[in-house]
Amino acid sequence: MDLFGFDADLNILPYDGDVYYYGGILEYDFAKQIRLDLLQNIAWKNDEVVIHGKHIITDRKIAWYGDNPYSYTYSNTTKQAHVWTAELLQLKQIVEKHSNAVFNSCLLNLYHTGAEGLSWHSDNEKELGKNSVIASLSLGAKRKFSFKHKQSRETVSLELEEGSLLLMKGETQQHWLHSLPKTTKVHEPRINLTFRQML
Ligand SMILES: O=C(O)CCC(=O)C(=O)O
Ligand SMILES: [Fe+2]
Repeated sequence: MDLFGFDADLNILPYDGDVYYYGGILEYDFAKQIRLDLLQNIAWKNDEVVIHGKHIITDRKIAWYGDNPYSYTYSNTTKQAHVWTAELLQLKQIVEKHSNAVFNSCLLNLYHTGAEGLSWHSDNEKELGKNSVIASLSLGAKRKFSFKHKQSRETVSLELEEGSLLLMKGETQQHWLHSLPKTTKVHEPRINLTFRQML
């Protein structure tokens, strides 16, 4: 299924999870200014993962921020969070207002072009509470984002536009994978911020 219009009250997933797309929540000029600011001032680093014993450095860049210097483990590597910048705190406030939830950390991803993406995964690490809310804010290039059910393999896809907010709640991470497919059509960078609730 592909979704074109959006309705923030409508659950995008047909069963076993709750995902809501709010469309753009940031003013055009503000989104542009904050995107340039984040490109400059975030401590971007290529991600390092260990898969089947192999050490891999990704082209995509990431950074972790939070209330405290939390450590977080995935793909067999442990990362340390930086403490919030003023811009991130401002975005956190806006996102919290729209999502009616409180977040204590954020993972930022920087995809330089459509040649970079994120393969199928769910954010079900033990540091995240069971059924905790994840709020995903997108800046820059519009990209396709997909969900795939772990048993039925049914997929649901939508386009995430600049300044848009996507909420993943309930049992979503238990039953669905998500991915950001690579594409040859996009040549501009995209920044994604996933605000999270760490235990
Ligand atoms: O870039 C995105 O939209 C998704 C990021 C994501 O799924 C993650 O960081 O876990
Ligand atoms: Fe994710």
